[in-house]
Amino acid sequence: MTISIWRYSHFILAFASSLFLLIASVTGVILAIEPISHQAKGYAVQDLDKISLGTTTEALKKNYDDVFALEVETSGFVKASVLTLEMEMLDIYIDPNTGLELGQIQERPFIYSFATNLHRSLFLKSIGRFFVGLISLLLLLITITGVLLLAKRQGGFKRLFSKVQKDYFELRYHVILSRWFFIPIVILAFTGVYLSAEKFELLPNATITHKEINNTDTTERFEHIIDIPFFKATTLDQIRKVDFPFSENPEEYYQVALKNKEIRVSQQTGQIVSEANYPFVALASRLSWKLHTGEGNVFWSIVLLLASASILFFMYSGFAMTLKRRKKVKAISIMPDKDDCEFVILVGSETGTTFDFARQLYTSLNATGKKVYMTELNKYCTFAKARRIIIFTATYGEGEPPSNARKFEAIFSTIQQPNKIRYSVVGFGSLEYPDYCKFAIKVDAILQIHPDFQPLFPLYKINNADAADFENWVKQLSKQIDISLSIQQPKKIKRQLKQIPFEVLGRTGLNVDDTFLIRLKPKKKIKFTSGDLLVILIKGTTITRQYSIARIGDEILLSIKKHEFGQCSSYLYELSKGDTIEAAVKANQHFHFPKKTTATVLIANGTGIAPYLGMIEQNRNTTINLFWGGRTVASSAIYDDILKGIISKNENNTIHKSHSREGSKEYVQNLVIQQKDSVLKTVQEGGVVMICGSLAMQHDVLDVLESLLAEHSATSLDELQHNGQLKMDCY
Ligand SMILES: Cc1cc2nc3c(=O)[nH]c(=O)nc-3n(C[C@H](O)[C@H](O)[C@H](O)COP(=O)(O)O)c2cc1C
Repeated sequence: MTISIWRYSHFILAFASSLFLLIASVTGVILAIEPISHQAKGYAVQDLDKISLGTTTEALKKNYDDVFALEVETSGFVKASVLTLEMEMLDIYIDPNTGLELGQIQERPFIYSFATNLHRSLFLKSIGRFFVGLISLLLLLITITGVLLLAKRQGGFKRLFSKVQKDYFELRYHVILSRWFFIPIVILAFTGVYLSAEKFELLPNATITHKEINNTDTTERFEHIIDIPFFKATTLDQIRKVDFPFSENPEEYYQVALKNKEIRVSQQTGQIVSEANYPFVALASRLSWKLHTGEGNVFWSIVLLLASASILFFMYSGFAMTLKRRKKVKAISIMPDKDDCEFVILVGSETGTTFDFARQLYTSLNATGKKVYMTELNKYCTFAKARRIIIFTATYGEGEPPSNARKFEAIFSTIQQPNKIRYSVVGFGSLEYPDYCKFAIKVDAILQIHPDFQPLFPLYKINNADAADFENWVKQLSKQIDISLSIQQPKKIKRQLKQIPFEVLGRTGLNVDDTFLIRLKPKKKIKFTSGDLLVILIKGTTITRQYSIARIGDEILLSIKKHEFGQCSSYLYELSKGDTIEAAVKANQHFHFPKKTTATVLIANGTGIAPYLGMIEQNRNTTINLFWGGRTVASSAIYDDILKGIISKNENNTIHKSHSREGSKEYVQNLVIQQKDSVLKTVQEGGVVMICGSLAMQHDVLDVLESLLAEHSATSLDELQHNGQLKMDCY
């Protein structure tokens, strides 16, 4: 919730100020070049702290007919306004030891004066200045909200500079660059606000008042300036500017602006006539100016240049990220408030098919003007105005809910809807499984016994995502709710997988759990890696089964549980060395081993270990902690030799096994609790957790992970999944 508030504020501020910010950043980049090119002229004097004001003044007087002013720039250049012996008025850079000219002061290049005007006031005078001040303030707020988001993402302020999660280019570099540039940008924005406030006289008065100093009358007179004690003792590094007296009138004095105060020195007696300390506001203004412009400091100018350029990148990447996020949650982002909707659609889906159907219903209800809210079953909560709830859910494993529905049963009993609800449950399943639509049946049963829930009509089951079945249900619903609904079928883009022949290289016998391994070699050249799926179609039937692949060398290793009446597993078990089968490889990118990761936690139960056998073999330089749960010690016998071989190739790898029917009778999630330190370390360092096996195991492991993260880490389970640090392949 808070993260979305910060993200929303960050976006709105950035959006509102984008055009002005764009101008300010581009001109900022140009203006940051000016101090760098200025410094490159090479007039900087090195030992200003060793040259006295007297020496320079004396040298100037010797070389020129008259001297009006002397200025020491923050760049270390010494500047003088003089009247030459040829009666020419000149503004020149000088060598302070000799008073000789080093170079003339050039007129400011047009590009810089143009950029300054645009940067300061957009050529709109006071109104423009006001906008620029406002944009600086917005930039400050954008940076602050950005830092808060950054801290949230990285898991706290202390972890701001910890490893950045791998993500797409714009997001990754938005995070990386913001860590480096948020301090310079805060300084730029803050000083921008300060300088604008100064221009609009919003700061306390900074005029200085001189205090007369009562000097004892002295008869001492100085012929040479160099002899005046103040001129002798003051070195150029303390000077900002000296205005020389107009005439030799004893009432005229040297007006000397030092770093922290201003003084007047009598040209006759050399005494300090008066002095004035600069008020804090004036000192702060000077510092703001230096920090904002980089004047006199090449290093800081380069930092400012990069910071201004980074703002341009943040604008691009920020908008690209927003567009991406919007695309992802398109259906959700246009949804009304949950408490405003009469219709609520709750979805339980693992691979997205059920969501596709739910979206069709959402769109058609919406088209009739109804307010509809759609969310996952796990997010079940109170809906203030809901009167109809439609539940679409798939089933997996042995009647298990999909991951995004695993909490529904527990949440449902804790929530009381304000209104009586008419509901309909639609089960999405497959008749190929013995527990056809079992989870939907369970959900329907839970709702049936609730006094506030009345069915619109009995549970409806849809086999193999059959579109005609779905249309039938929509017709029934239309009748019941008395609204004419029309469904637009999305165009099906079904890619036919290419079957190729595979040679059987070997097969083990059954172990104690009726599990066996089979090794296959493709007879044609194909691309595959561990975690991909091998789709097997039994000849003469429409039955297909998918098995997770372990790639070992050029071979495919499958771990298969032989079901008593399982046609596919029986078919594979009957194969012998030298046989050929037809199958297709289905890429399963979301379950590939991460390309770059420091450490990985692999969690599996039963035959779910298969892809990991290949992943460990293929990634010998990554630290891998494998957690595997089986029934008995003998359950892992068929994997032991392979595991021994691959584990011995990387001494950083560890294997933890649990046995649910022997010894301490533990499950794989117990291992995760026992090894919580290494699991949390992996997560905190940006490593990846992978889960493969049964859905029941996945749910138990997710529960454990969720509470471990809540207790010990600032990253939530959702963030882990969003960051790509949690990969699952369970059914
Ligand atoms: C590994 C696996 C296990 C499944 N188990 C069942 C099951 O036990 N009962 C059932 O009715 N359907 C089962 N199905 C079918 C799915 O529920 C069905 O394909 C559903 O449409 C998938 O919806 P989803 O894409 O929204 O997750 C299973 C599918 C797979 C791939």
